[in-house]
Amino acid sequence: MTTPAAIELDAVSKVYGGRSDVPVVDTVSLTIPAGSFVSLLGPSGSGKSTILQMIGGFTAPTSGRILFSGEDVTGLPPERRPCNTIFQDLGLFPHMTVAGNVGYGLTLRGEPAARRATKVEAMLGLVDLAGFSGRRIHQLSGGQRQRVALARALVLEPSVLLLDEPLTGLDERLRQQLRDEIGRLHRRLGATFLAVTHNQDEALALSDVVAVLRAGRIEQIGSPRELFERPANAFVARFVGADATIKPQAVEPGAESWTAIVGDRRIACTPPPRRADAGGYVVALRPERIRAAGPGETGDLGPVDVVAATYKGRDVEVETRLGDGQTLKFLVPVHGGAAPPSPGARIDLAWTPDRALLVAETRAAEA
Ligand SMILES: Nc1ncnc2c1ncn2[C@@H]1O[C@H](COP(=O)(O)OP(=O)(O)OP(=O)(O)O)[C@@H](O)[C@H]1O
Repeated sequence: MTTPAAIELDAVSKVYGGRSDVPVVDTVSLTIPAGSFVSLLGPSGSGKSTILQMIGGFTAPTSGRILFSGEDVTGLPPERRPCNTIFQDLGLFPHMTVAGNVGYGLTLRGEPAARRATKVEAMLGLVDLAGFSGRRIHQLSGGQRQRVALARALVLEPSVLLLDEPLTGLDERLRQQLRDEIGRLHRRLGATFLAVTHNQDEALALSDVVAVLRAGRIEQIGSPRELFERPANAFVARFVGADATIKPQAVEPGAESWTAIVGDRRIACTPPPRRADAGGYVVALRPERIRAAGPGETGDLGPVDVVAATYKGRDVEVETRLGDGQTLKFLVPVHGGAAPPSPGARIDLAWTPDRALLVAETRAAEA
């Protein structure tokens, strides 16, 4: 049996007034299964928030349909959709107490006071804010506010929760903590979560499915693993961290493996998921999987000139120049045992796994 879709976008487009012919969301179709955690990932301005706003009912699509559990909700106002949205600014009432904020929607629904109090307490326990009910919002830290916003949305037991950049503006430690918490809440509640983010770590860690957006169009939809192992093109590869890219002089197709020719080296690559158009192909590698070949070892690529080595906290980023002038950067862990090569050195590069990813540079038809 297939799981019914919680949300479906059917060829949804959005053109904002005044920018007549440039859709910020361009014929997006997307199916979000009930109970899943889906993230919309993309750079600033790619249309992520606009999609969320259209699903929430805060802005109308210019064309296309939005369905909730098979029912067309395109024309319905937000309050008639079975979903709740947590906006970037959280929208908490600063002078109300935590309990007042969390119970607000229940009050509007006319829930009796005693039942409301029980539900609010239970929800505050769930987000680790038991004992905070009497506090005012301005007396809370950023992370605590975020959890109040989560509690306020979740206490209404929506079947769909929409999250717009839920972890933006928090420090790294709190981001991780809250990220884990959102993941736990999702598993515990069984509701459908749809989050918008420009942070790939966040999207990959939390989601069952990630849709990568560029300029209002979906570049690829897949599990984090699929995006990692089979990025559809160079944009997706770079966005999920395979951002050490090399433009080969030529490629030779093969059944199991393709060959990319760079200088006098032949690089074994996975076959590209999509055929390239005029943009050609790039070899995409993860900077942390590249290393300097040892003395006497012939690497996968080389020789290259080391032009800079920059300390980046956990790693040293080594910038190299290929014979044809292309730049390639890789990372050497500070505590990994091997010293990073010095500027001026001429080295070979090697990488794991043996085969590199070969991807089309630009959007192209399916292979
Ligand atoms: N109300 C509006 N009127 C006109 N243009 C808008 C409006 N809202 C957004 N846009 C434009 O639509 C495009 C997509 O914006 P959107 O906020 O959906 O992108 P995003 O991917 O969520 O970006 P960010 O990560 O910066 O929030 C941008 O070019 C933006 O300037």
